Formats: sequence, structure tokens, C-alpha cells
Amino acid sequence: MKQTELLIHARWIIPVEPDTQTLEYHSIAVDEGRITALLPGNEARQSFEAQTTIELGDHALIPGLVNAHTHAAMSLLRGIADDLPLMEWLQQHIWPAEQKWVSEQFVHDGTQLAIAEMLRSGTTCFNDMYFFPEVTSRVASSCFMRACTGLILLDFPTRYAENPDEYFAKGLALRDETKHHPLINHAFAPHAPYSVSDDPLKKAQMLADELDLPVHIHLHETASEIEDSIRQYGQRPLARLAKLGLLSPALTAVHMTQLEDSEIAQLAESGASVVHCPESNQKLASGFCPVHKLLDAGVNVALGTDGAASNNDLDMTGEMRSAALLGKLVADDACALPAHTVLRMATLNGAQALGLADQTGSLQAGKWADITAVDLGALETQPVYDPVSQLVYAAGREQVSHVWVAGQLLMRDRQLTHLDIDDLLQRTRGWQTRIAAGEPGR
Ligand SMILES: CSC[C@H]1O[C@@H](n2cnc3c(O)ncnc32)[C@H](O)[C@@H]1O
Ligand SMILES: [Zn+2]
Repeated sequence: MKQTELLIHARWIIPVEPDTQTLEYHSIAVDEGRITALLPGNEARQSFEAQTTIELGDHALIPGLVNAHTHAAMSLLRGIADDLPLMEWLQQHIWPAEQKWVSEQFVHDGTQLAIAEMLRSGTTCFNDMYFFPEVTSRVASSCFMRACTGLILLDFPTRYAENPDEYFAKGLALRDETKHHPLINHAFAPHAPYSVSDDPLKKAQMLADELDLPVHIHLHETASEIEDSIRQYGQRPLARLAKLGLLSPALTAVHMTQLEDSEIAQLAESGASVVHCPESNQKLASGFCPVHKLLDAGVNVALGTDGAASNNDLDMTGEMRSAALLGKLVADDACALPAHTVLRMATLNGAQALGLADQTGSLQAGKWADITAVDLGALETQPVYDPVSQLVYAAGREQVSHVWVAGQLLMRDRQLTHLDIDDLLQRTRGWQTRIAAGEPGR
């Protein structure tokens, strides 16, 4: 008998890769945080003796979901300004609120709230872009959650930094501090082409090349972004980024609702990733990302929620459903974005966009055991002809039962093992009271 730390038996396992088929009555063995074997249940029972064994009857095991674009701490601004287009929402509501309220404590509490919500909906890794990324990193690490925290960059002063030099200095210091951390990764995160000028963009790319980090940026989010860029720079934002050297496999371009066919070919050629945020794009009426065309051209398309102030949740199970349904409508083709493609976008493609495809995103021996269990036994997901169909089209986040990150159980039977929900709710209500009363910020 082989010894192992953890053995999980489940009705279905959907590895995503290398096996694109669903496995039935299989088991996963985990040691030192990594998947060591994936094998038929009866073989696993005969060959392994486990310190901990978990039996999951009518459950499907999937790779932990990767939220490839969010602003975690904005969970504390959920519902503060709804039913507005992007620029009015951002300039007249969100940026003033952030200037008033965003502090280290705000980011600490907001990120914890976001991580609790993400874990409860099966997410094991998030790609964040927000102020005080050192706090986001610390919170993610203390919750045992995997994160890629953005080394943010803006032209203008905020409560986090005064100017591009200070953004870079803080970002580089953070990267230095965490460079060997098993859960915390980074990307350079210039906010958008309209908020960061040429020289800091070039410097971000140069440092990203040097440190082998992705570059995470909002891009082509709305039609007015394109018009303004043509007016100011005489070219579309993607062309400007290409001229500055940012069009590369390291680029993680978020939104991309405005794309010409030649730009899709250019993205495919470059090896860049696109992060599709279907719910935020719908809520802000930003436009449609042509996901079917990007996939057909061979572009890596991942999935993100965006922040909770423009979505208004951090639920990747809902995002998968939205992506599948919207994708068909945009393509005018019911065959576009089938369920398995969407599950891959929400897992392995996300890991690839973050430069972590060798670490997470699929259930393969050697990768971290970042695993989500979904209970398909509920009447809402019965009968099960195809578990992937149930996961994408029918299951809700309340059916996520267990979550492991690097083999550590972070949710068991919907109970978070490392977060105190009552304390979290109390702190969240404190923020709500202060923000709603319009008290002076801290
Ligand atoms: C530099 S920290 C991130 C910055 O981005 C703002 N933000 C949130 N959602 C969006 C979006 O969809 N487009 C552009 N900017 C967005 C957030 O409020 C922070 O200020
Ligand atoms: Zn965003």
C-alpha cells in the first residue's frame, strides 16, 4: 500500500486536461499540496492508504476556478453606484469613493469579504488589480488562497501612491518580498491606456520582461475609449500598446469589447490572453467581446468577474453561464461556446493568462491540488446526462461543497475552515454604516 496525505473519491472528475473527458468513479491522491495520482476509485482504494479520505457521492470534482480579473476589495462598494455607463460610474462615483475610503484597513476587510465569497463559489485563484496590493497579498496568504496581485500603475496620485515612480517602487518592493511565496504571484497592472501614459507603460513592459511577469490591463472596454484614443494619440489603444512593445504573450487584456478582425489576428499572432467579463460588460453596457472569433483564431480567452461594484457578485459559476449564453447570442450560433469550452476558460485558460498553467487550472499529477467539488445531487441538477452541462448551465454557487487550495481544505460542506464569517459580517456592516452616513474617510 502507498501512503498518501489525502484521497478524494468522487462520482465524476473533470480534469479539463490532459483528459478532456469526464472520468466516472475516480479518485485523486494528494501529497504535499500536489496531485500525485488520478485513478479509478477501486484501484485507489486498493493501492493507497490515506491519512484523510473524503467520499463525495454525487459530486463532480473540477479544477478550482480562476477568476482572471477582479478588484477584490471593491466588494465593500457593491451596490454603491448601479445602472450607469463605465465613465460616469468610474469618474463620478467610484473614484471619488475610493479617494475617500480606500485605506489599508478597507483593502484588508474588502479582500477578506471577497475571498469568502470567491471560495463559496468555487474560486481558488484570483487575478487582482487594486490599491495596496501588499495588503491583498497578505490577506490572500493568511486565507491560504492563491492570488496574482497587480503591481498597479496610474498617472495620477491616489491614496496609495503619488506618481508612477512611487507606484513602481512599491510594486517592486512587494514583488521582492513575495518572490518565493507558493500562493502569491504578481503581474504588472497598468490600469488602462487612458490612465497611464507612454513612458510608464514602456517601463512596465521592460520590468515585466526582466522579471517574467504578465501585464494585466483594462483594454478596449468601450467604444468611447477607442474614440478618445484616436483623438489623443491618432491610433486605437491596441495599436498604441503594440507600438510601445506591450503586445506579447505576457499581455492579459481585459474586456476587449471593441475588436476589428485585423486586431483579433494580431492578438492571436502575439500570444496575448484576453479576459472576458460578460456580466460587468452587460451591466455597464460596455459592449460585446467577440469570444467565438477570438477562440477560433487561437487566442487564449479566460474569464473574470471584474469587481463586485460592476457585476455585482464574484461568482464564477454564474460567470460561466453568462459567458456561454452571451457567447451564443453574440455569435448568432447556438453551437458557439459549448459548456466544456467555457469550463476551460474558467480554469486552465485563466491559469495560462496568469502565467500559472504549469501550476494550476487542471487536475493533473504534479500540479497543485486546487480543487473544487460541486454537489450535483440536488434536484436542480438532476438528472445528470452530462456533468459539464449541469455545471455550466444549471448549477448554482450554493452547490459548491468543498474547496482545496494546494491540498488544504478551505471549505468543507460549505463551511469555511479559515474565515470567521460572523466577524467578517460585523466589519462589513461597520463599513456600510460609515460609507452610507458619508462620514469623513480615514
Ligand atoms: C488601479 S486600481 C484599479 C482601478 O480600476 C477601477 N475599475 C474597476 N472596474 C473597472 C473597469 O471595469 N474599468 C476600468 N476601471 C475599473 C477601480 O475602481 C480602481 O480604481
Ligand atoms: Zn476591472
